[in-house]
Amino acid sequence: MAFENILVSTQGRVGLITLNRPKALNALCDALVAELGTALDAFEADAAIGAIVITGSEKAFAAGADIKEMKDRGFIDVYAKDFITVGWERVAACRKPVIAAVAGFALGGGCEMAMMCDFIIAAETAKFGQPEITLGIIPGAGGTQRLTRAIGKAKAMDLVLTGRMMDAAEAERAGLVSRVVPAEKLLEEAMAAAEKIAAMSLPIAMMAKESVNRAFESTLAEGIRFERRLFHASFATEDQKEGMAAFVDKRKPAFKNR
Ligand SMILES: CC(C)=CC(=O)SCCNC(=O)CCNC(=O)[C@H](O)C(C)(C)COP(=O)(O)OP(=O)(O)OC[C@H]1O[C@@H](n2cnc3c(N)ncnc32)[C@H](O)[C@@H]1OP(=O)(O)O
Repeated sequence: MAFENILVSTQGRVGLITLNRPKALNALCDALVAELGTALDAFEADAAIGAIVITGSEKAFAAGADIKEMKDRGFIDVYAKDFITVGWERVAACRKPVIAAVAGFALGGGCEMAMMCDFIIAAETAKFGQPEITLGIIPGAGGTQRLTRAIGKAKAMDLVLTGRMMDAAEAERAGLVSRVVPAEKLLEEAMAAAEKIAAMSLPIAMMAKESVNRAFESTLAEGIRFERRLFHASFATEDQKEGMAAFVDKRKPAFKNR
């Protein structure tokens, strides 16, 4: 499949999507977001893919939604077409595990897109922020919600109200990113993490992802009940038998994704 704004490849059981609008610091124009959705659809449909990595360039994961494209839009344009919901939420709706590998700027929609992934691995060069307030808008792709859940009210308010950027070390301390690695190791680390996940049972990884995500949408009691149902369901899979048999036999499991 040929795309204009992204590069798509596979390495073993990992699907890799590289945002590729270098002149615009990977600003997320409508075409890019649509291509990203198409690529994710293809990876979700491909039984050989067990995990996905989304990355950008050395300079930018993504500098946000495309300001030049949206600057003349009015209320009716964005409301009637449900700007942001349509297309963007595809990343959050992905059922397979998705890792964001972030170097350079991850601002506005770029930060929001990274947060739609399951976790973020950041290069030391990464800079995160929600500068929408400086443009006369508020975050619209989940920034006020996902960022607040990730790093708490105080720091989320600081970033959203001042529009300032936070570097990788601060983002790790705040809990936004799972780990920080040297820039030259970013893709290697993200691909290695994705390969590790892809070697697990896919349905079980999907259940684990669904269950962790439920923590953001339910009370503790509801979340625990949800987890318990999926935990019980995992015993209905062949992979549970294989995983436990492999442990007892002191060998590596050969999961069949069933
Ligand atoms: C999701 C929703 C609803 C909203 C949003 O995401 S709003 C956008 C939030 N993001 C921002 O406000 C960041 C905007 N960009 C910047 O502040 C700067 O570009 C920078 C700090 C990230 C980098 O500054 P630097 O001086 O290194 O580079 P520039 O010369 O400013 O940029 C290079 C090139 O890229 C174009 N660019 C950058 N960001 C965007 C963007 N978000 N949309 C469209 N185009 C963008 C920039 O205009 C320049 O291109 P030209 O030289 O051709 O103008």
